[in-house]
Amino acid sequence: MSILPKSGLDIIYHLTEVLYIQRTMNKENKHRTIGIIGTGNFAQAFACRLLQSGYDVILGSRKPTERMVSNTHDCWCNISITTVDECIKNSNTIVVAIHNKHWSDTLSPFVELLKDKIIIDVSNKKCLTKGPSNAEQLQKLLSHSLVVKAFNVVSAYDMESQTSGGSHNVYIASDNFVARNTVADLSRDLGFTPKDYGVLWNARKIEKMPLQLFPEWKFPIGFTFLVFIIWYLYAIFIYFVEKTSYSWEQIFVKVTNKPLCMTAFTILACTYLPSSIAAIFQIYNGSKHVRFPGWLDTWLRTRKQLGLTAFTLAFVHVIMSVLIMSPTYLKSWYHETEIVIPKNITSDLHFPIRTWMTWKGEAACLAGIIAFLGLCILAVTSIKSVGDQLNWREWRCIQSKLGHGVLLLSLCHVVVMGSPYWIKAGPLKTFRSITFLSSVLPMITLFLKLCFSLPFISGYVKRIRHGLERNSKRCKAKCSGFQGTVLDTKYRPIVNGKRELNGFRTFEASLEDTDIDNCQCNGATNLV
Ligand SMILES: NC(=O)C1=CN([C@@H]2O[C@H](COP(=O)(O)OP(=O)(O)OC[C@H]3O[C@@H](n4cnc5c(N)ncnc54)[C@H](OP(=O)(O)O)[C@@H]3O)[C@@H](O)[C@H]2O)C=CC1
Ligand SMILES: [Fe+3]
Repeated sequence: MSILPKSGLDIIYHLTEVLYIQRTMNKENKHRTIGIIGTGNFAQAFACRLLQSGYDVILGSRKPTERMVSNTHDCWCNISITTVDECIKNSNTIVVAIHNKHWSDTLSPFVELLKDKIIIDVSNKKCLTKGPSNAEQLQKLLSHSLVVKAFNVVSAYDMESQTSGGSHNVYIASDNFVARNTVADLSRDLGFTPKDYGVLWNARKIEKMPLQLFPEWKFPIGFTFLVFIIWYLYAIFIYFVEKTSYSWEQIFVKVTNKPLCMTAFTILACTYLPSSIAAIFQIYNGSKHVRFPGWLDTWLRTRKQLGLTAFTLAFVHVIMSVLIMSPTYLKSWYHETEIVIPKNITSDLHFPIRTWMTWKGEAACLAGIIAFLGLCILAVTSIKSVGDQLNWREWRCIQSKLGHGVLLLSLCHVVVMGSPYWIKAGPLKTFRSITFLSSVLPMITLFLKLCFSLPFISGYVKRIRHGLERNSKRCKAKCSGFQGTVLDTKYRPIVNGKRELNGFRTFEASLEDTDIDNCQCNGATNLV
């Protein structure tokens, strides 16, 4: 059977097909050729990575003949360094690896040449500033190009090294969907994980990333430190100033262990308290469409970090408690027996010896061990890869139900330790004891949780969270105009059902975040 075309029409058809394939291949090849403007640290590292991943690279320089690159690195032998003009002409995807202050001088002459090409902006700001991002400014300069913000969070070192320890996420933003996807494919080819951040406006957030130092941890760590200092000073006052219960030699472990335990306990309560406060707000406003105050919003967002901080402190407390687990340190946890030596000439000799643990010691240990075990499960499930294995029902069961169970067991642990003293000392001294004071907040948290679990209250809260709006003046006044910010999958705000492209309000917690039913979906927090 002949494979040759039979008629003239067939020949034309065949030729068209070949031409089409050739054009597509050329186009694809052009896409596989990446142009990089600049020959600095980042440009070199990026070029190496691209070459290793099978891309062709053209570097565009102001002085191509002066840039000595061929001897400096193995992968440089296949690289061509040309003028900026040639670089732009020969590639459809161009990385702008020059500092933004030079953009105008370097790129302005090529605005027409850069038309319809994908321009990757990798630049970073020197410090946090308000106003438009570098990427938005570049888009303004090259209004007919498809500017994509990407790779700015990857350092030149990470780009060069395949084994560096930093994050391999690449955050991508662009107003053009196709350009965004092309850069996402490129980053995947280079061994990075693309994270789609939607429209170019979000480059403001992406550019902030390398400038911030643990932004989510500032509040929880600062707050925990403050609580710890308060408990520590109080413990010193109680045990050293008011009465001398311990010697100063015991300040390092025996005394420090107490404020550590109390801080972990307080912070754990603070992890679960805000969801009840949010529910109170929603009942008060009679709607879920009224924004929470800023402090509650921040508090809700940092529940995961607070929970993990509580876990860390509890872990240190467990280690210290094991170290001092002896009758000498914990007298009231052990039974006392006496050895009596028969009468001698003057009087009996009594030797008290502590042997078995008392009910108090055993009960406190049991409650503490189970609470810590629960806390370990909570901490493990708050790791994203583990959380991803759970459906929302399982996740909610662990983070909410087990979480409150852990708080209850921790309360038992402290109450068991403190109650014999409370009974003996009377109300006045009880109210001042460190065990009682530290139990107040957890008791309030658990009480509120209990109230919100009552069918008629929880049913009402659920109805509000499912859209019920009480027809009260308060709700009308606060809900009118703005109906809350809901974020779509690309983190773009939808206000009153419409996308708000400009003037994006801060990425505040959507009201659903406080709904434990929806917590996982919104990814706002883990330890609910
Ligand atoms: N270094 C890093 O780790 C990272 C850098 N970035 C970003 O990448 C971009 C480049 O950074 P980096 O490579 O470190 O910078 P370098 O200073 O090492 O390189 C900048 C390059 O820009 C070119 N250039 C073009 N016009 C000018 C001009 N008028 N004056 C000076 N140089 C000019 C030069 O190449 P030539 O002389 O050949 O024209 C020069 O090599 C920046 O926007 C930076 O924020 C982002 C993430 C990490
Ligand atoms: Fe303890």
